[in-house]
Amino acid sequence: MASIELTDVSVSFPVYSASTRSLKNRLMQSATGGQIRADAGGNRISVVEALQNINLSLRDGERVGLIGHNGAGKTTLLRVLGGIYEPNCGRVALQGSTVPLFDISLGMDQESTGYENIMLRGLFLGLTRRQIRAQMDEIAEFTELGDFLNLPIRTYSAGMQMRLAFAISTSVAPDILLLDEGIGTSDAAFLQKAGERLQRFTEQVSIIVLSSHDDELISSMCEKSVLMEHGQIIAAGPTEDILSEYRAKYGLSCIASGRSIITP
Ligand SMILES: Nc1ncnc2c1ncn2[C@@H]1O[C@H](COP(=O)(O)OP(=O)(O)OP(=O)(O)O)[C@@H](O)[C@H]1O
Repeated sequence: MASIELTDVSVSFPVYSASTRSLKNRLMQSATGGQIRADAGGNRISVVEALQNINLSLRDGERVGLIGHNGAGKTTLLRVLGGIYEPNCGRVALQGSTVPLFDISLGMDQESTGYENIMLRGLFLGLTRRQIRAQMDEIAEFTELGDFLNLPIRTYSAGMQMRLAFAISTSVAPDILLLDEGIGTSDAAFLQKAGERLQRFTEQVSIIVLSSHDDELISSMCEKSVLMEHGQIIAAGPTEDILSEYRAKYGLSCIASGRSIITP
């Protein structure tokens, strides 16, 4: 049984070199990003409130979309769910194994070979050595990297590293899958192949959280969505209702440029 329970979760980032001048001008409010406030001590420190009092409860079988303007907090929320960020306050309770399909190269070592990195990244994702060994040949074949897998990955291009990281991350289906629509650079043939693999992979997952600016993608994958604004969840409900609310508020669809490997 997979589940996600976030209670009053907040994440803020102190920014030490920021000028406080603009903060004094309360008339200037930005349309994007989290809330910026001055440090309580009156120092030359600004604090970006990326998430504020987030409450979210997801159960088996749910696929939820994160919708919101640039800097609304979607990626930060995914990183909290993936254990990459610790919240400053609040409680995160997750049940089940989790795979983040973003920050996809975390846990990989530039000096180690492709094969060694399959083991490293696999362990980072919580797989056992036995699971990784059982998947090794299939992962290697999927990457189409051939003899490069015996070389340190610092010799790979960005796209080659992405192929390797993607193949490892999608080798064993987790209970909870965290997805950001744009996960890297790849050539067209690999995008197609990756899309098909991802399709099969997502069918086996219990809970999916997807952050995207693509209405069509969110509609096709997620029956439920939340609308984020300046670090807060301001609405939650059926995806079509949330998209309508977003369009009514911002006047446009939330489609952004860039090609996604996740095909609706
Ligand atoms: N490492 C960091 N240091 C300082 N501020 C950060 C950091 N990461 C994120 N932020 C801030 O947190 C807020 C939320 O950012 P986040 O990346 O979560 O937004 P997003 O909704 O994913 O945006 P986008 O749609 O543009 O990808 C933004 O105001 C951003 O400036």
